[in-house]
Amino acid sequence: MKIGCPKEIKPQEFRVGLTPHAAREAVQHGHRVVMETDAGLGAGFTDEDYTAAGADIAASAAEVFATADMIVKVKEPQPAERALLRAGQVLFTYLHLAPDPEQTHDLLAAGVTAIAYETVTDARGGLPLLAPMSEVAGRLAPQMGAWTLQKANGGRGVLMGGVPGVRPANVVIIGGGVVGTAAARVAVGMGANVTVLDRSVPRLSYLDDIFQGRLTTQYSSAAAIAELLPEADMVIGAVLIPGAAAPKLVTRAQLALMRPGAAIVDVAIDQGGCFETSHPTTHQDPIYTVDGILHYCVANMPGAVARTSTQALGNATMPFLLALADKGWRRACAEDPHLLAGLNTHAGRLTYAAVGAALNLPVVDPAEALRL
Ligand SMILES: NC(=O)C1=CN([C@@H]2O[C@H](COP(=O)(O)OP(=O)(O)OC[C@H]3O[C@@H](n4cnc5c(N)ncnc54)[C@H](O)[C@@H]3O)[C@@H](O)[C@H]2O)C=CC1
Ligand SMILES: CC(=O)C(=O)O
Ligand SMILES: [Mg+2]
Repeated sequence: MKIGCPKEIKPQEFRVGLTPHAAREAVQHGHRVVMETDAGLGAGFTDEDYTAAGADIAASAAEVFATADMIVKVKEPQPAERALLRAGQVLFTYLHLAPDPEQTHDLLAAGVTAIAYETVTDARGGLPLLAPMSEVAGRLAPQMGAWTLQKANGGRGVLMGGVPGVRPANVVIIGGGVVGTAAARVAVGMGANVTVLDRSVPRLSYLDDIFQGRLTTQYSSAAAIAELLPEADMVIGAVLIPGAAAPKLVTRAQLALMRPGAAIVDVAIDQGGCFETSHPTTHQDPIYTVDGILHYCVANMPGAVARTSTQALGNATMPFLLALADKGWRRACAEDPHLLAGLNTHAGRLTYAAVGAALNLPVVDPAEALRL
């Protein structure tokens, strides 16, 4: 199979879909790998690193898309990339379709077989291709929130850890999954006073256990959130219902409960965000203010630490990538229900129920799509 990897074109996205290690592995499995020139530079990988691994270098994205059987990326295809996709081609990347009707329309119109990293599952109920980037985004969230809280950025001017004699910042984390746990670890490490809310009691027990009294857990309800907002300096949105649009847990009216200059970091923005007032921002212009509350809503936070993120993502995608290349997508998905869970579109049909529900579109069972 010919595997193609273009350079990412989303603003300030410096990750790349294939590491030289992954390229070498694919070549050793008998596949051809074509990298767009300079695709890896943002993550510190040169064209020479890829040619040493046995890959070919293409001069343009158009050449990569035109000749590859499978396109491997990081971010959802941008409009210019969507125009280059075609039926019979496999696209393996993050998609986040539920909040994105235009992209969904374009993937269906192209007829491409699109497998979303964020909905591939594992035997323990986890999301193995989302988890590494959630680890990164979670660790970044308090760091970005702390920066947002600085006076020069419009924030309340509160230091995360306080100082002797002055209270630390109050950080509220909604969602205690991979992002929430990683965010808690860093926020606790910075000395903040941290509360984590989740709907899963077992998850709260786990957090209670591992943090040994260094944070507070609370069952997530509208009332619990409303009670915590007036005291919060920072609220981190980290909920997920896999594949679905994020539930809106804080309304615009509730911003009035918060302290002026407090910071919202909505990590769940890639699924539409869990604050009514969230909309996606970029690393170039990450913050905006609504009713005196600062919002940081960057949908590709891990791109800020592209080298770490590319390596972590590459480790996680490699076995799935090799299965898709070695067996072809149909057999790979037929033999692995966890990979099949990643299938979001095929031959003009939507195959992921939560996306269909969010966008009010008909859905074909993925097992049925294998026969199309
Ligand atoms: N902005 C960015 O750059 C990035 C965003 N993400 C996003 O972060 C979000 C979280 O991802 P993960 O932590 O990996 O998911 P996860 O599945 O590990 O955790 C989500 C948690 O939310 C909880 N939850 C669901 N509904 C809730 C509610 N109403 N109140 C409180 N908790 C609730 C679940 O019980 C679960 O523990 C996803 O939308 C993911 O796509 C992940 C990586 C990068
Ligand atoms: C998960 C995701 O959307 C990202 O890493 O950008
Ligand atoms: Mg994202």
